[in-house]
Amino acid sequence: MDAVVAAIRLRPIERSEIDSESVPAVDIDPEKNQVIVSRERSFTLNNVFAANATTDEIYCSVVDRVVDKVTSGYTACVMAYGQTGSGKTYTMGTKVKAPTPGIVQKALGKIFASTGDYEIHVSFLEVYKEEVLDLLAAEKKKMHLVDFKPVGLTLAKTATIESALFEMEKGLMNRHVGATNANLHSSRSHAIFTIHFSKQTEDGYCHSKLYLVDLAGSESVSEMCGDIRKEGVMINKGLLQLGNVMSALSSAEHIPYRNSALTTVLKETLSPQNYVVLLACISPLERDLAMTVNTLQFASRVSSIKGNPEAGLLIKQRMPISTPFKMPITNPFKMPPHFMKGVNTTIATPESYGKIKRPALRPLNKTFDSPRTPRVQQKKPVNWPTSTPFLSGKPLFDPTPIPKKDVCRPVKRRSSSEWDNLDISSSTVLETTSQMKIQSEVNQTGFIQSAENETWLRSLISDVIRQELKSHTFMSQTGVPDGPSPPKQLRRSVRLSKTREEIPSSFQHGDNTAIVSSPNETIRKTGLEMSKSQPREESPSSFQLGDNTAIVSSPNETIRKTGLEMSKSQPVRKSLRLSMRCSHKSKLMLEETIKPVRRSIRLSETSRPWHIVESPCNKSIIEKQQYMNVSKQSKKAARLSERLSILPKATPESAQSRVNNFVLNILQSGNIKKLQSLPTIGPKTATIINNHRIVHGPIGSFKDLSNVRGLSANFLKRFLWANNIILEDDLDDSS
Ligand SMILES: Nc1ncnc2c1ncn2[C@@H]1O[C@H](COP(=O)(O)OP(=O)(O)OP(=O)(O)O)[C@@H](O)[C@H]1O
Repeated sequence: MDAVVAAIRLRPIERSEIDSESVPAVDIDPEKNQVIVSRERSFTLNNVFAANATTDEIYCSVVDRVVDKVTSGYTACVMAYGQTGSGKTYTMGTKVKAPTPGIVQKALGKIFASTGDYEIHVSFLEVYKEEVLDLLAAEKKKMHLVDFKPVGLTLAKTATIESALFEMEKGLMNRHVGATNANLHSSRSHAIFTIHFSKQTEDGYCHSKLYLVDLAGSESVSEMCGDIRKEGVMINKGLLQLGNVMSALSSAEHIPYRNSALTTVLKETLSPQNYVVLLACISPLERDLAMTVNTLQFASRVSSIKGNPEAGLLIKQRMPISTPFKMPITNPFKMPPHFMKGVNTTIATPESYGKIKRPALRPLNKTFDSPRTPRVQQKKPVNWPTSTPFLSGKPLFDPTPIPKKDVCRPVKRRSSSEWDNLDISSSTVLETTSQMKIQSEVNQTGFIQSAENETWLRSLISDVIRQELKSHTFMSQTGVPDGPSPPKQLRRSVRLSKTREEIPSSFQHGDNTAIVSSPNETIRKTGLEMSKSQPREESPSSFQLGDNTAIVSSPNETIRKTGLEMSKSQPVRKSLRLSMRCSHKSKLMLEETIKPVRRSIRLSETSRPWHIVESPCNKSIIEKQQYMNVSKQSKKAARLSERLSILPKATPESAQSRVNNFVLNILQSGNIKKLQSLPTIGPKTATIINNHRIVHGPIGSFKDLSNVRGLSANFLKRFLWANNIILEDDLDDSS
């Protein structure tokens, strides 16, 4: 006996369908076990049942032997699969007050007729919108899945077929049912009715299960809307994952049970160690052809799965199933014992878990918290050097870690007046290496070192640094000296750009001093002139001290003034610092107001040579952006025209062939909705074309439309005319 069996059941055409325009398109050849679709394509399976076959026949042929196996200790699953309205519920009998007995009724009849010494419990759950709901619980609630099993599932103990059927009917009342286009009483959830067998053996309890599954119908959601559509999407998702699990079972890959609630719940039964019967229900109508072919393909895939249930234990040793059933039934109202007799018991619920006394937890690792074990040896303190060759008496780094709060403390903003009073001359800013550097630079200028000069120099530097700091904290953020405090929530990028502002570049001392200019301008002052066609880094730095001192110029230029000549290549900041040192009066005035410029723009400008006077560098930001946009657009336009020039010039022939290809493409690969976008194609024609493509393959040319069954004789002519199609032959003739 095969462990995995797939059977096809064709639904008969209903009376209401005979009158409608629907055409039957599926035939069964019982002798060859073949399903013939649209008289063209055939599927051969082991078990094929025609429209006149009864449920009893199907039960006896494929289900009965599986029920026998379950009563002997195996787990099995019988599930009905197919599109909506194809007869799944009818076949399974999972309908309230089913007119004819289905597989469930027949299986229960067989089980209770046999004289097995096992206890029987039934459970009933549904998977609705990817949620697992207990249909037998007094209150319908979502169940959690732990280890692929729903926690707190109600198990109803049943001793007779009547009580079992009563439980099923009770659950069916709670099942989600709705009306769809195809079925007025469509099942909107996957229903899983499970019969649990438990038997006491010498070694303990063992149990097996029979899963009877009425799947929700696969459906096309494109024509649905609202809640029905959402349900349809979830139903299709579950079915898709079921298909993936079945494919994985046949190809021995990793089985993706966890991808949907349906496959998670069925994990226990959908394995090669168990018996599986798939009852694939199909509709006879032509309009359902696409779904019918899908179902037949799925059934063929399932029938190819090779199971091996003999390898499993005949009677599986599990945790005794009776344990939860023997739990004391609470009787809070002190009911007489005979009232409590028929009360169903359930498996321990999460609430009852909480009452179980757990053993006190002990630490697993003794060495961790035990007072007897020594603590982890502390690291030896680092012996920091007390002196260095450079700074005697002071360690190079302070070994004591800096407290965090000091690091995080926000820097206090100083007011303008505070900056004026700040004594930077005694600050440590000028200490150490930078001081040495400055000293060497000063030496190069021929500056005479004396105590007086040094005091003067310090005061001068402190003034300049103060100005610089002040300008950086106030001017760079507000753009106005001593203006209101800067807005707090500046964008970081803007703030960054401003802190790296162009250094105030022109200083005036009295009438005859011009110091360091910005890269964008030409300075003319007291006979000192600099032309600036150089990159920003090579900022010229010119200084005039009194009548006879001009110091530091950029490498590319030479400044001659009163016989003093120097050539240096320095960055802007450095040149500024030098200028500060060389001016001999204390107060420096800022001539140039710093404009806040976006960093990105400034960066882009750095690569431009300064001599481009008309470049956007000298314009306002808006002008710059306009300039850049225009240049971008013109570049884009140039590129586009270049590309277009390569293209061949449009001719009526090429335009016509483009239209032809466009329409043909939709005919070949467009879905039903897309097909309907073409003139003369309505829902019915679209379905006919779609079904034709499923059965006969893609449409090669427009002329193939005349071979599509179900389309009128002059359809091709109308279609071509309405879609402005001129066939190539006709084009040739006309030319
Ligand atoms: N073999 C059959 N013989 C007679 N009537 C049938 C048969 N199969 C289905 N029907 C009828 O077809 C209709 C739809 O069947 P059913 O409700 O079982 O479809 P379904 O596949 O379960 O649909 P859904 O997935 O929407 O629940 C019902 O009215 C049912 O009585």
